[in-house]
Amino acid sequence: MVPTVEWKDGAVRLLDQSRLPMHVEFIDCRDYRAVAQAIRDLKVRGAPAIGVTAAMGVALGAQAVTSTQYRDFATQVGEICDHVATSRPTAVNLFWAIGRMKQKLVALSAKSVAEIKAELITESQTILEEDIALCKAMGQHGAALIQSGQTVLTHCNAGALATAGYGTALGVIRAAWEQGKRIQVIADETRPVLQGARLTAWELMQDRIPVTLITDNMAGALMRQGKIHLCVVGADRIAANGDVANKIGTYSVAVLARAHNIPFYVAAPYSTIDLKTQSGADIPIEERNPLEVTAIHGSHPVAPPGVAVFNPAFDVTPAELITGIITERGVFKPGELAAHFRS
Ligand SMILES: CSC[C@@H](O)[C@@H](O)C(=O)COP(=O)(O)O
Repeated sequence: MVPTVEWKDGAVRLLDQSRLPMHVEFIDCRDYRAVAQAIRDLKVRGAPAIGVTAAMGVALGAQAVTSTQYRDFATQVGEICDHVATSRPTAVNLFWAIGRMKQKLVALSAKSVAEIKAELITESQTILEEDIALCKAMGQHGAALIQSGQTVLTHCNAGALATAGYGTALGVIRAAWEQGKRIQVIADETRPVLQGARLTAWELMQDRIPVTLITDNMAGALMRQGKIHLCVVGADRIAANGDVANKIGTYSVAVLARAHNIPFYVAAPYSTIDLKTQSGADIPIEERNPLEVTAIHGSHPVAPPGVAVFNPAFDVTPAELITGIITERGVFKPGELAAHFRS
């Protein structure tokens, strides 16, 4: 797979996911505002990838600060952090990564500004490398839940494209495949922005993992016919009680899975677990441009001009519908998470 995000020649290089699968193109962000805009415009998306990109955006912004006095420098980097934090509201990895960069800034206060600038780049790279390692660990724990011959349904894209590499939900699928299990994947197309059709289908085909694309409203019929054995999805934020915010439509999949007695798993790293948020009701849900619903790719209208639109980008799946949460530390019941991740 091509890298989703990388530090390249003093710029943050992003695979432009808004152009996939028709065009494999990269954009080089040379200032932090461009990084924040790329996150806002879904050029990079998926909770862990947003976090890694945000950390790199902060490091990039810090390089352009001219002050050599720590106090001035830190104030300006703080403003950069605040700006990047406005890019999207739901994925907690964004705030987690920015918080980690801020902590680094404080920890380095005795060093010269030139040294701090270099170390902020290193910290963002560490976050990236850790993210890949977390995904691979999750993959090992999750793969044990999948048996050869099974068909797994996934929603949205929680793959290498949504992380620094390997993926969360698709990391589980990828690990099972790498272990030689003969599995099939059903990818929900995931309206309105079609991350399943455009990204998951493309990503799995790149790795030659068998994938079949369906529209979102077909999942129930397939479950009733016994054609789906397990569901695994990613997460944008997991509250302390185990409620999970993920791409709109995830809740519907969980309800259908429960109705058909099919296990429903969520795969996510510790950076997605937000113990400060008590329940799903407290998770901010992003509302996006109505054009995402009224037109395909913003340019092919599918609804009458002026129609009222509601476009929440995420929904909350209550803990009681979730069979287990696959993390880098193992698989837990939603209610067990807080005890295992309170640091
Ligand atoms: C490993 S990514 C998990 C989630 O971030 C993913 O399922 C999702 O909801 C992405 O939404 P997006 O709006 O594309 O950023």
